[in-house]
Amino acid sequence: MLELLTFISNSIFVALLTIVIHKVYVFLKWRKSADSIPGPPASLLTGNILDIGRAGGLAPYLQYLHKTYGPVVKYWSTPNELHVTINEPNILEQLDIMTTERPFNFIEFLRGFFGDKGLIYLYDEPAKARRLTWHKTFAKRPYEKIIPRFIEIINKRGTDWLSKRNGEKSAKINVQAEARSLWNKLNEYNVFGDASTSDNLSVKFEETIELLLQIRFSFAPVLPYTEIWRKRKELLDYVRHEVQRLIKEQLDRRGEFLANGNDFLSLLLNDEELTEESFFDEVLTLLFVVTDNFMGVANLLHQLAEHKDVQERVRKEVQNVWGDKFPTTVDDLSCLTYTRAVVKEVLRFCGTSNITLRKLQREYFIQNKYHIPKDALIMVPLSIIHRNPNHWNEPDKFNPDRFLEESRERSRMAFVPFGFGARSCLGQRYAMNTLTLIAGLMVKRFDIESITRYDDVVWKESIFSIHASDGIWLNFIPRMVE
Ligand code: HEM
Repeated sequence: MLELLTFISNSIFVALLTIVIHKVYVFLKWRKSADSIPGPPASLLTGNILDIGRAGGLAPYLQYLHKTYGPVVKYWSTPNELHVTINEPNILEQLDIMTTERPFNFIEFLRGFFGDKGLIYLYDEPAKARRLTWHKTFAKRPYEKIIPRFIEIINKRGTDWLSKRNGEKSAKINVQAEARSLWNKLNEYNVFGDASTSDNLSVKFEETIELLLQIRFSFAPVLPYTEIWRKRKELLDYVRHEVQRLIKEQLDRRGEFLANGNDFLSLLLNDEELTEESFFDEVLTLLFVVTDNFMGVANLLHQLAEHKDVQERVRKEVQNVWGDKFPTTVDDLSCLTYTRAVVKEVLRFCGTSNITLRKLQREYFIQNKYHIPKDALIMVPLSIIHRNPNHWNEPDKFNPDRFLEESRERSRMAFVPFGFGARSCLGQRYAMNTLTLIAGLMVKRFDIESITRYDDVVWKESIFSIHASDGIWLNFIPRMVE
């Protein structure tokens, strides 16, 4: 018994020592080659991870770094992981950023929850091939096929809001909460169609990611049978079980539904290149990539409410193009030039996704000043780039007209709400169309007034974006008697 205990404690000691030696080795090696890049002091044990916590999260920390150290700044996310954050589009372009990959460990904390057969965990050639499958799938189901059902879902939501008026003229709504459930409902229809539904899946899905993130940043191991262990198990079991159930239902209906099924899952199931295991991971991937970007809807309605002149211009455009009808084609959405400029300005101004990460394939010497070593992780702070004064006039002003006027001069890395290059967002068109549709339908039906002032919002960091701590409250006043 004693021998066994000694063996175990020796093994633990050797394992810990190896980890420490490795960390120190990599830290020293990288510290030398990253000497030319400015950045804050870092602890040998924890890098700058505690500083990130103290700053209130990664987004405010990155903001502080750029303000203090300039456009290219290094920090250590763990002692052996050199991150270089760059908020200057022209420098990013010099790193051939369009062809770079996301690092392997970007969302490593979700492995197991997702499995590793989905697009998010594929790299290089396999990722290219899978992205092609997704493109083919989207192409087979043109957006117009889902427009009628989306209009129904969005309009029903408006009717639900009005039913909460209690005899008042207007409905007072927390659009942050409502946007989340509306966006989830639309995405569930997009993935599963009408054939199957799940009341709680999106909510539980988000809760799961939040918990896994919390575990990741707490550094403490999750001990068996503790509260957090139980919670994690319960959430993971629920999500996996629900997704499996929905896929099985679809598989059972094969033939009956697939011929005219417009949902993403039916189309994927028709794709002979994918195995059954991959369906599961692709469906989880689809649910994952839309998590948290519901803030696009909340921010859009908020900015329309804050800028009544903008709201009026959108309403006029919608009236001119749609008249008294509802849109039926993608053209009905894409010719709303001003409304689309408003959507873009919301994505720039409010930063729905804060960051993305890339890994360099080789070392770079930039402006004879910065030596960025091979394998450095490049942090691309999307929402900070969107307010870079070298690329945007009056960046802190909400001004949709900039997207009608300036576009030709802008660097292609200056506006990247959907990421860029080899790993850019595959739902970009879907998201732009859906946000345009929501804006059009809402201003057609309501006068929207702001209760929560944008300048007074206290933001808190969420999964990949920021949320308003106390929600975003708006008044919806019907334009006709309802
Ligand atoms: C306002 C809404 C959305 C925003 C702001 C957004 C933004 C992003 C961003 C920033 C990335 C990372 C890109 C990079 O690393 O360069 C991404 C990835 C991705 N997005 Fe979106 N997204 C949105 C909606 C959607 C929707 C609705 C879908 C699917 C229908 C989708 C599908 C994807 C996929 C599949 C990826 C991963 C691509 C890959 O790994 O190759 N997104 N998105």
